[in-house]
Amino acid sequence: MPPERARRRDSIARTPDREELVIKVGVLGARGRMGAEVCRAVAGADGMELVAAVDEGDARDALTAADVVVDFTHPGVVMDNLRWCVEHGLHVVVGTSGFDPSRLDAVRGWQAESSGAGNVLIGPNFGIGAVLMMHFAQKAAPFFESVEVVELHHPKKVDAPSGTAYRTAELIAAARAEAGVPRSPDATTSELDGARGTDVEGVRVHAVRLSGLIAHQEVLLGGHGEVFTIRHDSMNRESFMPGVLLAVRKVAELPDRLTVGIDPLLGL
Ligand SMILES: NC(=O)C1=CN([C@@H]2O[C@H](COP(=O)(O)OP(=O)(O)OC[C@H]3O[C@@H](n4cnc5c(N)ncnc54)[C@H](OP(=O)(O)O)[C@@H]3O)[C@@H](O)[C@H]2O)C=CC1
Ligand SMILES: O=C(O)C1=N[C@H](C(=O)O)C[C@H](O)C1
Repeated sequence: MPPERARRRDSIARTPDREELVIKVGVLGARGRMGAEVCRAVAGADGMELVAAVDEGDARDALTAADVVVDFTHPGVVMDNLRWCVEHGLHVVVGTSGFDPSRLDAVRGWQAESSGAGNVLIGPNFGIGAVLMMHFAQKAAPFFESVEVVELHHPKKVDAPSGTAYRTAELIAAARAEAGVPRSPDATTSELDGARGTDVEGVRVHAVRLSGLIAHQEVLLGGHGEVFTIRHDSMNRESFMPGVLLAVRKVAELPDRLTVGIDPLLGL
């Protein structure tokens, strides 16, 4: 990384009077549903400048003008993009889904190998309500015998289950394991393929694809004679923008090279 760029990138993290520093932002997946919304949000945000809007088939070189790159592309291409950004010393905010523990390990490996690597913030969901839904689900999970996750999305979504549902199940599983709560009871011995959803770390996750929907999730927690339902609905893609802009503003200051979720930025 050229020394001048390294100095500027580090100053984003260190400058106490950050309000005066304009953060240069590049967007990957800029012509997509989310990427286009991010471009609009960045262009209209105080203290930010959109310096590169890159989509499939475009050269990534324009992104080197950025301090922070935002990726909303596709689970099949995000790792290649991320590796390129890490190797070019850029801070990255990733909204693209598809991150399992092995992918996170790969990112950590690239950061360890690359001197001057920037910070990476992977946000399974940038909706403030969705982050709270995951947080509350994690808190509630040890108190109920049964828990299942149902995610509901627009039919153009290419991956299932959603990154949000996957992350929610991981958090629930970790909370239950820590509290010593056994797996949810389930007497099923015969089923049509997929009828019981998929198993994410012992938590059943079900995916619905339906015209008219954007992004929705229910966490169902069942106990003795009671059911506690936590539901979140994203009514449009603009709803993700406050979280994305917060992540762009704060990614350089994060204490860890790799962070999953914007929870710490919300004080959770
Ligand atoms: N974290 C969050 O809060 C949210 C996350 N998401 C996630 O964001 C991702 C994108 O969703 P969405 O915007 O709906 O999807 P879209 O398909 O609308 O957008 C993806 C865009 O990325 C482009 N693209 C494909 N390959 C590359 C590449 N190598 N470099 C640059 N651009 C590329 C696509 O081009 P082409 O169409 O030509 O392939 C397309 O324009 C998904 O993983 C989704 O789950 C969505 C909403 C919120
Ligand atoms: O593809 C989408 O639309 C969304 N994807 C993310 C996910 O997979 O969790 C976030 C949100 O659910 C919208």
